[in-house]
Amino acid sequence: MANDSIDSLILKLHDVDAVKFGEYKLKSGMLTPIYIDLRVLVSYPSLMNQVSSLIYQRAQEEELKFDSVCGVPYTALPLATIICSRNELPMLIRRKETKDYGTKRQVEGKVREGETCLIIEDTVTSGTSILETAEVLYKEGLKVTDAIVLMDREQGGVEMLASQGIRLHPIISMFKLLNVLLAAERINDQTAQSVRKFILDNNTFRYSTQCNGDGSPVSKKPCKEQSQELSYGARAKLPNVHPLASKLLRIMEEKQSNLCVSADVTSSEELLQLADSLGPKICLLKTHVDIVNDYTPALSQELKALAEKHNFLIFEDRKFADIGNTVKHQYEGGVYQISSWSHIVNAHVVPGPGVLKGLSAVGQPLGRGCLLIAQMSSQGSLATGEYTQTAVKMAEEQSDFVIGFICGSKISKKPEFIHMTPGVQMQAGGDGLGQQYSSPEDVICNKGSDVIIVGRGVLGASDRLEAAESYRKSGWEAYTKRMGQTGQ
Ligand SMILES: O=c1ccn([C@@H]2O[C@H](COP(=O)(O)O)[C@@H](O)[C@H]2O)c(=O)[nH]1
Repeated sequence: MANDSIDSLILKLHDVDAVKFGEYKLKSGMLTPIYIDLRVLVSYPSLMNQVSSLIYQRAQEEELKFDSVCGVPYTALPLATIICSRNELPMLIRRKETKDYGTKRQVEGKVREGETCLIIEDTVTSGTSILETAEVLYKEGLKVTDAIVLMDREQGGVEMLASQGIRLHPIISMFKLLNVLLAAERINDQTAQSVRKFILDNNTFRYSTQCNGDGSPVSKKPCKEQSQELSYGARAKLPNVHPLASKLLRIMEEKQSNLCVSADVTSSEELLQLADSLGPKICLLKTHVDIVNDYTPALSQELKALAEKHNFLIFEDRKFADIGNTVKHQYEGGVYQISSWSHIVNAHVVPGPGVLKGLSAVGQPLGRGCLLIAQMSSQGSLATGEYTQTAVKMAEEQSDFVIGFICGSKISKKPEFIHMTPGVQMQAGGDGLGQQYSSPEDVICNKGSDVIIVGRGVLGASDRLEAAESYRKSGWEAYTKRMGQTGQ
């Protein structure tokens, strides 16, 4: 699907007032600073045609197999009608209200039990409208495996539906929409930032998995009802937890620290000094070994010794992103021989599962673990929506090597996986080069992540030890608050 056709569609949607900024109420009652009103589409036939074509094109690109199409009432009904009429596909209509006379059917059209129906939707927030439609179709003996949505607000719909066995394929994501409107100067930076913050802070799936677990959005307030959630220590003992994840969770519990310091310094001496002085405060030391000017193998050996001395793990933030055969060499050999000293590495999912096969061939026999980069903290990151969901799926498929994620918030329900979030400082904001910061409280307590990754928040302080202690304390207090306990 060409990017420029999506960009031009976004601008047209803005032109016809289908994208509104202000204060609006969602179906759930949640107040939102952005409202997507695609009901207006019916008044713009060429836009209707363009949207219908994009939806059908998406189904073809994904090579979806289905026997019929059903639009979620009401906005997606005419879209489904155009798609079915143009492509001669059988359509089904889901009634919102059941008739109390005649056939009393909830689904109109020829239903053939066992067939697969593709759901079409205009906008998704939590995914509940699609799920409600799917449930009506299931009752008729139909299968629903996939749904296509024009606009994904990126508030947990993809993840919620995935947890119910439905793959959601969004055409436009909220972050993409904001980037296009910002680039076209339709909105200013402040509006874009405040909407982004709202979206990140109001993920309905995350809160529902943390609190009442019934799929409904719940209050952001950390609550006692979260008691279903396991402590770090309890997660360390789970039968299927990776031994390295178990070790890290135990360290976190013992040291009362969910702080990973990102030691982005350029001299060996400074790196070793940091590791030694901050060691007692951290569960994990993150390195970018390729920025060290005077690297020698002695550095990694000394780092390993400090990791043992202070009981932390080392995470080389190498972000592997090549084919399996190449990453194998990059991980094992070259100047840095990363696999020989770094307990944890990370990888992008963009090359597909081969990247993990290559890395695990080297790392697994050594007891190493890998984090998948499912989301990034940088502004305009493309790692959102379906990309993130694919990362979760890849992790589940290779959980003998993957121990968790680099992400902005909790993205998997599986307690065996550890969620680690970079872009953390005491004050929310940015660095002028695309980095976006959230506070430890927000990341751990509201977004449900497990580990805060802090670089310049500590490195830029006049007293780094004091700063590390203050991040450790904030991260731990946020965790205890999330667990429904009183701060320690
Ligand atoms: O999405 C990502 C992935 C990795 N990083 C890394 O984390 C640190 C953050 O440093 P700060 O000084 O706290 O901004 C840095 O090493 C990045 O390479 C990230 O920021 N975002």
